Amino acid sequence: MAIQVSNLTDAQEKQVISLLQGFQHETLQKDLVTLGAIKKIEKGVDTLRIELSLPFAWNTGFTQLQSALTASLLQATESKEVKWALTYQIATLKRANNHPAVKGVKNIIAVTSGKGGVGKSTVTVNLALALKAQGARVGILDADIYGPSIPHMLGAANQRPTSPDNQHIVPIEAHGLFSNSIGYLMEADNATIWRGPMASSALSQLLNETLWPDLDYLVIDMPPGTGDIQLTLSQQIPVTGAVVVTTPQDIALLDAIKGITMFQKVSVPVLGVIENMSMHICSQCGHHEALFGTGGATKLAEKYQVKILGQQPLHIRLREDLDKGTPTVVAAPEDEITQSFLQLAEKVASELYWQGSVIPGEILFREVK
Ligand SMILES: Nc1ncnc2c1ncn2[C@@H]1O[C@H](COP(=O)(O)OP(=O)(O)OP(=O)(O)O)[C@@H](O)[C@H]1O
Repeated sequence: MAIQVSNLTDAQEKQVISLLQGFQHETLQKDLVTLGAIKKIEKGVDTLRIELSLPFAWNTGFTQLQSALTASLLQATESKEVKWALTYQIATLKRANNHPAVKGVKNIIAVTSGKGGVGKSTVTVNLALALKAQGARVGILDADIYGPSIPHMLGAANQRPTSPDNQHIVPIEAHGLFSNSIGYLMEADNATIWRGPMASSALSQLLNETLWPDLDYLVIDMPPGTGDIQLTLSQQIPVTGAVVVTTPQDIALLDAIKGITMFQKVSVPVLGVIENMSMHICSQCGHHEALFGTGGATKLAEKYQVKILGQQPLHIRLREDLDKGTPTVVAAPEDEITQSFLQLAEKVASELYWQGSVIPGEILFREVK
């Protein structure tokens, strides 16, 4: 769609477009003009109004755009103020194996790990909250039937979902995320006795019978490992893209490779790898130290041609905040840990878009700024 331009001279229009086109950002594989993100440029007496619409969550990018260009735009158009507006029209992307969509859900991101204990749930919760902070509507499904820890991490362990018709489940809302988990429905100890077919049918029920409100992204905390259950689930769930969480140790990296290979086998696109506990940040002095070594994830990414989506720090605060039920991304929005999750979220959302193919249709506009 052409950009609507009003009240600018030809020279001014050219200059404004060239400034917008020149803005570079890690998340932009095409410039904003070519992407079709610029909708309107309008000159008032003293103001310049610029309207954008993005197909992926991009609040941080939008802030950076404003600080990078405002001064030059004012000069180019002899204005006193730039009024920026961003709406989202988050794209629905093609699902693995052409599965039908889950009602209300545009895109599913499966968070997986080759082995347990690498911090998959920690990353899932903070990533989901960071996607929300980036401007998206987000849900979280705890599919880790062996250790459903999401309710606890969201501070919602005592809540129980309701069912309006004895068939569907209303998700629990916590910190603005809509969540469901086996953990809400039964005591955690019982979950460990769940076996293959029972577990996967319970999960597809949980996924399909939850009354999800309109969501841009549903983030799923998958069970760890690469066994039969994980394989069956990856085949069953209408995933848009999977991310593999690993730590820098060789052994975790080997398991991450198994995870990547498993998804490739069942034709689920792997968006990339997230290296958790990448760098230890000392809570006393802020010193950064690579406790578990460096470079492993980079080598893995090169060898298997997947991207590194983020490198998340090892910090005691991440664990403490989750234990209190207030994840760091909401407890400390300005902290460097939160900044690293915001960066991760922006990368995941944009990679999902660039690596995927858009399913036209479902168009929803929302004013966010
Ligand atoms: N980056 C980190 N910094 C500090 N603590 C962390 C970090 N990542 C995870 N932890 C802590 O490590 C423990 C294990 O993390 P978590 O439960 O997220 O792992 P997991 O991979 O989901 O485990 P499983 O899938 O086996 O249940 C938790 O106590 C969590 O708070």
